[in-house]
Amino acid sequence: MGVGKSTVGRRLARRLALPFVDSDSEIEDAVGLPAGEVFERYGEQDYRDGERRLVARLVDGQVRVIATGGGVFVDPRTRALLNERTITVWLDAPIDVLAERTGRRDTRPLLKTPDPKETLQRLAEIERQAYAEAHVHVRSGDGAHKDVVDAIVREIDAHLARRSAA
Ligand SMILES: Nc1ncnc2c1ncn2[C@@H]1O[C@H](COP(=O)(O)OP(=O)(O)O)[C@@H](O)[C@H]1O
Ligand SMILES: O=C(O)C1=C[C@@H](OP(=O)(O)O)[C@@H](O)[C@H](O)C1
Ligand SMILES: [Mg+2]
Repeated sequence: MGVGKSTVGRRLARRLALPFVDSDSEIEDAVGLPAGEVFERYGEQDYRDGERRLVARLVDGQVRVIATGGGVFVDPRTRALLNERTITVWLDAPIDVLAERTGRRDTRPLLKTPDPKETLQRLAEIERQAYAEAHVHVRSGDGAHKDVVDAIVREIDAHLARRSAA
């Protein structure tokens, strides 16, 4: 959360002249409520089930950039599907950066805790192993959105070169 999937993803799509989809926005449009409210009202398990069905629809062969919500790739079945059908990018940033960025808005239900930074740290430790299964790993920090887009494009190119050499 706060690493830049939604905002960097949108810019990446623009750079690659591809359509862009954000999983949280899709859920908002489908349910007619802000994603955070859907999460709180229906609970995490139902939210994950919805995300899994959504991702299954999105990997239909049309080339696009998909920004997932932070928990999507942690679900084993969704992760397997994404790794089979897409190029997956793990965007990673130091906890301090995530805490500062997510602290600007209170839209993320999982961070409505007494110590959101500690929560981010704990989630990162639990989820890291799943994220590490992504095809490429891009570290983002204090740099601008554009720098992150550049790094993603470079890493995807390198991934495709490795894949075609294999
Ligand atoms: N590289 C970056 N540089 C500066 N601000 C960023 C960067 N990436 C994201 N942000 C800001 O951090 C906040 C959270 O970004 P967002 O794209 O919503 O993250 P995510 O979808 O991963 O939760 C937004 O205000 C966004 O503009
Ligand atoms: O990590 C998570 O489980 C979540 C991340 C959020 O998306 P962002 O990562 O885009 O903030 C959103 O899907 C929901 O609040 C749950
Ligand atoms: Mg997002």
